Amino acid sequence: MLIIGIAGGTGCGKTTVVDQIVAELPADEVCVISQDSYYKDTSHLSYEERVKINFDHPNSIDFDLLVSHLEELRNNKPIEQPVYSFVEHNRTGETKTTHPRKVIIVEGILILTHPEIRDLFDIKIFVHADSDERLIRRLKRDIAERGRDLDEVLARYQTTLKPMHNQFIEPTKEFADIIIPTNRYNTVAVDVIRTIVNEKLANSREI
Ligand SMILES: Nc1ncnc2c1ncn2[C@@H]1O[C@H](COP(=O)(O)OP(=O)(O)O)[C@@H](O)[C@H]1O
Ligand SMILES: Nc1ccn([C@@H]2O[C@H](COP(=O)(O)O)[C@@H](O)[C@H]2O)c(=O)n1
Repeated sequence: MLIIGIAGGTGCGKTTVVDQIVAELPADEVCVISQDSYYKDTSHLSYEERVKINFDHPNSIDFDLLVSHLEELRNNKPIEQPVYSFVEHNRTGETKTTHPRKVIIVEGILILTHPEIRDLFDIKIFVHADSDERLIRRLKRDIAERGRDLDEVLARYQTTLKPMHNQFIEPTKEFADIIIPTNRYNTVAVDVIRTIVNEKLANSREI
Protein backbone atom coordinates (compact mmCIF):
# COMPACT_ATOMS: atom_id res chain seq x y z
CA MET A 1 0.00 0.00 0.00
CA LEU A 2 1.20 3.50 -0.88
CA ILE A 3 -0.14 6.42 1.18
CA ILE A 4 0.33 9.88 -0.37
CA GLY A 5 -0.33 13.11 1.52
CA ILE A 6 -1.12 16.24 -0.50
CA ALA A 7 -1.15 19.54 1.42
CA GLY A 8 -1.12 23.24 0.50
CA GLY A 9 -3.12 26.39 1.17
CA THR A 10 -6.75 26.80 0.24
CA GLY A 11 -7.24 27.25 -3.51
CA CYS A 12 -3.71 26.07 -4.38
CA GLY A 13 -5.19 23.28 -6.51
CA LYS A 14 -4.94 20.18 -4.28
CA THR A 15 -8.25 18.70 -5.43
CA THR A 16 -7.38 19.45 -9.05
CA VAL A 17 -3.98 17.72 -8.73
CA VAL A 18 -5.60 14.72 -7.00
CA ASP A 19 -8.22 14.46 -9.77
CA GLN A 20 -5.48 14.57 -12.42
CA ILE A 21 -3.47 11.82 -10.67
CA VAL A 22 -6.54 9.63 -10.12
CA ALA A 23 -7.92 10.07 -13.65
CA GLU A 24 -5.27 7.81 -15.17
CA LEU A 25 -5.27 5.12 -12.48
CA PRO A 26 -7.53 2.06 -12.37
CA ALA A 27 -10.51 2.96 -10.12
CA ASP A 28 -10.11 -0.16 -8.00
CA GLU A 29 -6.49 0.68 -7.12
CA VAL A 30 -6.88 4.14 -5.60
CA CYS A 31 -9.03 5.90 -2.99
CA VAL A 32 -9.10 9.51 -1.82
CA ILE A 33 -9.53 10.80 1.72
CA SER A 34 -10.32 14.49 2.08
CA GLN A 35 -9.42 16.35 5.26
CA ASP A 36 -12.62 18.36 4.75
CA SER A 37 -14.62 15.23 5.67
CA TYR A 38 -12.99 15.36 9.10
CA TYR A 39 -14.10 18.80 10.26
CA LYS A 40 -15.37 18.23 13.80
CA ASP A 41 -19.04 17.40 14.23
CA THR A 42 -20.63 20.69 15.36
CA SER A 43 -24.27 19.60 15.51
CA HIS A 44 -24.53 20.91 19.08
CA LEU A 45 -23.97 24.48 17.77
CA SER A 46 -26.44 26.78 16.03
CA TYR A 47 -25.75 27.88 12.43
CA GLU A 48 -24.81 31.36 13.72
CA GLU A 49 -22.25 29.80 16.07
CA ARG A 50 -20.87 27.45 13.38
CA VAL A 51 -20.24 30.35 10.95
CA LYS A 52 -17.83 31.85 13.50
CA ILE A 53 -15.60 28.74 13.72
CA ASN A 54 -11.98 29.16 12.65
CA PHE A 55 -11.88 26.44 9.98
CA ASP A 56 -8.22 27.02 9.23
CA HIS A 57 -6.97 26.11 12.72
CA PRO A 58 -5.83 22.51 13.39
CA ASN A 59 -8.27 22.35 16.34
CA SER A 60 -11.19 22.41 13.88
CA ILE A 61 -10.19 18.96 12.57
CA ASP A 62 -11.12 15.63 14.17
CA PHE A 63 -7.59 14.26 13.75
CA ASP A 64 -8.34 11.31 16.09
CA LEU A 65 -10.99 10.06 13.65
CA LEU A 66 -8.73 10.69 10.64
CA VAL A 67 -5.83 8.76 12.24
CA SER A 68 -8.10 5.86 13.19
CA HIS A 69 -9.57 5.72 9.66
CA LEU A 70 -6.11 5.69 8.08
CA GLU A 71 -5.08 2.88 10.44
CA GLU A 72 -8.23 0.92 9.48
CA LEU A 73 -7.46 1.32 5.77
CA ARG A 74 -3.87 0.26 6.37
CA ASN A 75 -5.27 -2.86 8.02
CA ASN A 76 -7.33 -3.49 4.87
CA LYS A 77 -10.66 -2.53 6.44
CA PRO A 78 -13.24 -0.21 4.84
CA ILE A 79 -14.17 3.05 6.57
CA GLU A 80 -17.22 5.32 6.64
CA GLN A 81 -15.88 8.75 5.57
CA PRO A 82 -18.19 11.51 6.89
CA VAL A 83 -19.78 13.74 4.23
CA TYR A 84 -19.30 17.48 4.95
CA SER A 85 -21.46 20.42 3.89
CA PHE A 86 -19.71 23.77 3.34
CA VAL A 87 -23.13 25.37 3.11
CA GLU A 88 -24.26 24.12 6.55
CA HIS A 89 -20.72 24.25 8.06
CA ASN A 90 -21.32 20.77 9.42
CA ARG A 91 -21.31 17.07 8.67
CA THR A 92 -24.44 16.00 6.83
CA GLY A 93 -24.92 12.83 8.86
CA GLU A 94 -24.28 10.75 5.75
CA THR A 95 -21.11 8.75 5.15
CA LYS A 96 -19.27 7.46 2.11
CA THR A 97 -17.97 3.91 2.31
CA THR A 98 -14.30 4.02 1.34
CA HIS A 99 -12.52 0.74 0.63
CA PRO A 100 -8.81 0.12 1.16
CA ARG A 101 -6.82 0.40 -2.08
CA LYS A 102 -3.20 -0.03 -3.15
CA VAL A 103 -2.90 3.77 -3.36
CA ILE A 104 -4.48 5.99 -0.73
CA ILE A 105 -4.39 9.75 -1.33
CA VAL A 106 -5.04 12.05 1.63
CA GLU A 107 -5.51 15.73 0.79
CA GLY A 108 -6.06 18.80 2.95
CA ILE A 109 -4.66 22.12 4.11
CA LEU A 110 -3.56 20.89 7.55
CA ILE A 111 -2.63 17.23 7.07
CA LEU A 112 1.13 17.82 7.35
CA THR A 113 0.74 19.64 10.70
CA HIS A 114 -0.02 16.36 12.49
CA PRO A 115 3.13 14.31 13.29
CA GLU A 116 1.33 10.94 13.52
CA ILE A 117 -0.36 11.48 10.16
CA ARG A 118 2.87 12.71 8.57
CA ASP A 119 4.53 9.45 9.63
CA LEU A 120 1.86 7.43 7.83
CA PHE A 121 2.71 9.00 4.45
CA ASP A 122 5.09 7.31 2.02
CA ILE A 123 5.18 10.46 -0.13
CA LYS A 124 4.46 14.00 1.11
CA ILE A 125 3.53 16.61 -1.49
CA PHE A 126 2.97 20.36 -1.01
CA VAL A 127 1.07 22.19 -3.74
CA HIS A 128 2.11 25.84 -4.02
CA ALA A 129 0.32 28.78 -5.61
CA ASP A 130 0.88 32.46 -4.78
CA SER A 131 -1.49 33.87 -2.16
CA ASP A 132 -3.15 36.36 -4.55
CA GLU A 133 -3.78 33.54 -7.05
CA ARG A 134 -5.25 31.37 -4.26
CA LEU A 135 -7.51 34.18 -3.05
CA ILE A 136 -8.86 34.76 -6.56
CA ARG A 137 -9.56 31.04 -7.02
CA ARG A 138 -11.11 30.76 -3.56
CA LEU A 139 -13.39 33.74 -4.20
CA LYS A 140 -14.65 32.29 -7.48
CA ARG A 141 -15.09 28.77 -6.07
CA ASP A 142 -16.74 29.71 -2.78
CA ILE A 143 -19.25 31.99 -4.50
CA ALA A 144 -20.00 29.46 -7.26
CA GLU A 145 -19.97 26.26 -5.20
CA ARG A 146 -20.05 26.91 -1.46
CA GLY A 147 -22.92 29.39 -1.06
CA ARG A 148 -20.75 32.36 -0.04
CA ASP A 149 -20.62 36.02 -1.07
CA LEU A 150 -17.72 38.42 -1.67
CA ASP A 151 -17.84 39.98 1.82
CA GLU A 152 -17.90 36.61 3.58
CA VAL A 153 -14.90 35.25 1.69
CA LEU A 154 -12.84 38.43 2.14
CA ALA A 155 -13.68 38.74 5.85
CA ARG A 156 -12.75 35.11 6.46
CA TYR A 157 -9.55 35.58 4.44
CA GLN A 158 -8.42 38.56 6.52
CA THR A 159 -9.44 37.32 9.97
CA THR A 160 -8.50 33.63 9.91
CA LEU A 161 -7.42 32.23 6.58
CA LYS A 162 -4.33 34.32 5.93
CA PRO A 163 -2.96 34.32 9.52
CA MET A 164 -3.61 30.57 9.90
CA HIS A 165 -1.97 29.89 6.55
CA ASN A 166 1.17 31.71 7.67
CA GLN A 167 1.19 30.15 11.13
CA PHE A 168 0.26 26.53 10.38
CA ILE A 169 0.16 25.64 6.69
CA GLU A 170 3.09 27.34 4.96
CA PRO A 171 5.62 26.02 7.58
CA THR A 172 4.67 22.41 6.69
CA LYS A 173 6.25 22.89 3.27
CA GLU A 174 9.52 21.87 4.90
CA PHE A 175 8.14 18.35 5.45
CA ALA A 176 7.34 17.85 1.77
CA ASP A 177 9.28 15.46 -0.47
CA ILE A 178 7.91 17.21 -3.57
CA ILE A 179 6.65 20.81 -4.02
CA ILE A 180 4.38 21.35 -7.03
CA PRO A 181 4.10 24.94 -8.31
CA THR A 182 0.56 25.51 -9.62
CA ASN A 183 0.35 29.18 -10.58
CA ARG A 184 -0.35 27.52 -13.92
CA TYR A 185 -1.60 23.98 -14.63
CA ASN A 186 1.46 21.80 -14.00
CA THR A 187 1.13 18.73 -16.21
CA VAL A 188 4.82 17.81 -15.90
CA ALA A 189 4.68 17.50 -12.10
CA VAL A 190 1.46 15.49 -12.29
CA ASP A 191 3.09 13.15 -14.84
CA VAL A 192 6.09 12.63 -12.55
CA ILE A 193 3.83 11.66 -9.65
CA ARG A 194 1.75 9.37 -11.86
CA THR A 195 4.96 7.64 -12.97
CA ILE A 196 6.05 7.09 -9.36
CA VAL A 197 2.60 5.70 -8.45
CA ASN A 198 2.45 3.44 -11.51
CA GLU A 199 5.94 2.08 -10.79
CA LYS A 200 4.92 1.23 -7.21
CA LEU A 201 1.72 -0.40 -8.46
CA ALA A 202 3.62 -2.45 -11.06
CA ASN A 203 6.12 -3.60 -8.39
CA SER A 204 3.32 -4.58 -6.02
CA ARG A 205 1.62 -6.61 -8.78
CA GLU A 206 4.88 -8.54 -9.40
CA ILE A 207 5.26 -9.51 -5.72
N1 LIG B 1 -3.42 25.43 -11.83
C1 LIG B 1 -4.60 26.05 -11.84
N2 LIG B 1 -4.81 27.15 -12.61
C2 LIG B 1 -5.99 27.79 -12.59
N3 LIG B 1 -7.07 27.44 -11.83
C3 LIG B 1 -6.92 26.35 -11.03
C4 LIG B 1 -5.68 25.61 -10.98
N4 LIG B 1 -5.82 24.60 -10.10
C5 LIG B 1 -7.08 24.71 -9.61
N5 LIG B 1 -7.73 25.75 -10.17
C6 LIG B 1 -9.11 26.20 -9.87
O1 LIG B 1 -9.05 26.85 -8.60
C7 LIG B 1 -10.14 26.45 -7.78
C8 LIG B 1 -9.59 25.80 -6.51
O2 LIG B 1 -8.92 24.61 -6.89
P1 LIG B 1 -8.98 23.33 -5.97
O3 LIG B 1 -8.31 22.22 -6.71
O4 LIG B 1 -10.37 23.10 -5.47
O5 LIG B 1 -8.04 23.83 -4.77
P2 LIG B 1 -7.89 23.28 -3.28
O6 LIG B 1 -8.42 21.86 -3.27
O7 LIG B 1 -6.43 23.34 -3.00
O8 LIG B 1 -8.68 24.22 -2.42
C9 LIG B 1 -11.00 25.50 -8.60
O9 LIG B 1 -12.07 26.24 -9.14
C10 LIG B 1 -10.06 25.01 -9.70
O10 LIG B 1 -10.75 24.75 -10.91
N1 LIG C 1 -17.49 25.20 6.86
C1 LIG C 1 -16.31 25.48 6.28
C2 LIG C 1 -15.22 24.64 6.41
C3 LIG C 1 -14.04 24.99 5.79
N2 LIG C 1 -13.96 26.12 5.06
C4 LIG C 1 -12.72 26.49 4.38
O1 LIG C 1 -12.29 25.45 3.55
C5 LIG C 1 -10.90 25.57 3.34
C6 LIG C 1 -10.28 24.21 3.15
O2 LIG C 1 -10.77 23.59 1.99
P1 LIG C 1 -10.00 23.68 0.58
O3 LIG C 1 -10.81 22.76 -0.29
O4 LIG C 1 -10.02 25.09 0.14
O5 LIG C 1 -8.62 23.18 0.82
C7 LIG C 1 -10.33 26.28 4.56
O6 LIG C 1 -9.50 27.32 4.15
C8 LIG C 1 -11.57 26.78 5.32
O7 LIG C 1 -11.51 28.17 5.54
C9 LIG C 1 -15.05 26.95 4.94
O8 LIG C 1 -14.99 28.00 4.26
N3 LIG C 1 -16.22 26.62 5.57
